[in-house]
Amino acid sequence: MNAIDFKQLRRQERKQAQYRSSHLHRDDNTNNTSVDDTNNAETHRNLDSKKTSGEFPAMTAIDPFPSLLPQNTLTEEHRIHASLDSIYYVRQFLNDETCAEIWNWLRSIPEYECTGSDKNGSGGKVSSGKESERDESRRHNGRWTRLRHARRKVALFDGTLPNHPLPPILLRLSQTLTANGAFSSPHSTPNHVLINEYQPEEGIMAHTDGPAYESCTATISLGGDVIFKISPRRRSSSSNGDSEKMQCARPLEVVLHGSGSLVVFRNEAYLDHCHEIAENVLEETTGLNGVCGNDPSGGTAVKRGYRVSLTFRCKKHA
Ligand SMILES: O=C(O)CCC(=O)C(=O)O
Ligand SMILES: [Fe+2]
Repeated sequence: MNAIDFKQLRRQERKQAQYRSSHLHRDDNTNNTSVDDTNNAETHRNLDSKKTSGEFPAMTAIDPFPSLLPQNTLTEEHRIHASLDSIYYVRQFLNDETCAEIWNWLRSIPEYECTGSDKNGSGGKVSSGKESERDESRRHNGRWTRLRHARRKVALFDGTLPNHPLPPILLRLSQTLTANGAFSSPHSTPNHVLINEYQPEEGIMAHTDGPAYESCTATISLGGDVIFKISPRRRSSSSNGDSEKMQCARPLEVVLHGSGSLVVFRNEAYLDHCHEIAENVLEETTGLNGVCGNDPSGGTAVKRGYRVSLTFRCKKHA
């Protein structure tokens, strides 16, 4: 079995949440609040999504956005020079105008509203079967969905679903990534976008993006800065079939700045490494537990704030 991929990540995060609630004493209500009840001021201050199921605004031309890369090209200069050679970082990939357009659009994404069938305490999770999973994806597609097990909110846009093309702004961003060389041959233009919304102390546990996608991921970051950690996967010596586990000893760190930055990881970094963003952290320092690839001074404090990331991938067609 491979190191956890996205589906397994959901399972792991659920377990971690159960562990937290059963082992940790909490004094504050915020941390005890069920994710579906989380409706705090921070959330309102940030993306106060419209609870409508309105259509996405139509755009006429689908041209790439201008990028701030010289000649609109990702080059060797953007490679994070460390032990890994398949990670690229651009601190300001999109201009302020494009970032503002994305923020506006994010506010227009409707919330997923539970239907009768998923108000049974299962968190909207359909019981079993491939068909049910597909139905569930369709229901959630293009809607903010609160993850019960991991607290953060996500909106998935799967352009491979029949009759669910990517909204124009995501198509433009996909084309921008391809035009700038983030997705080069043999990878095609991304057809799948996962938007993650993080409150300041939220993160994502170590995972790989899995074999359902071509081995290239590109993430645009908006809002607060975070430290993204990339650690090699390693075979464990266990004989019980759980053949892989993460090696977290010396992760490679990349500061993802929230000013429209771009991180791209491919090939070895995608296939043989896990990535994560720490949870329950308000301020972290680069270079203390690992090697920071884009902060040569090291030891820089990164304060956490509200953040939204847009992760683009090419889903393999079934
Ligand atoms: O928010 C991020 O930068 C990472 C998101 C991620 O790893 C994912 O969606 O698979
Ligand atoms: Fe990921």
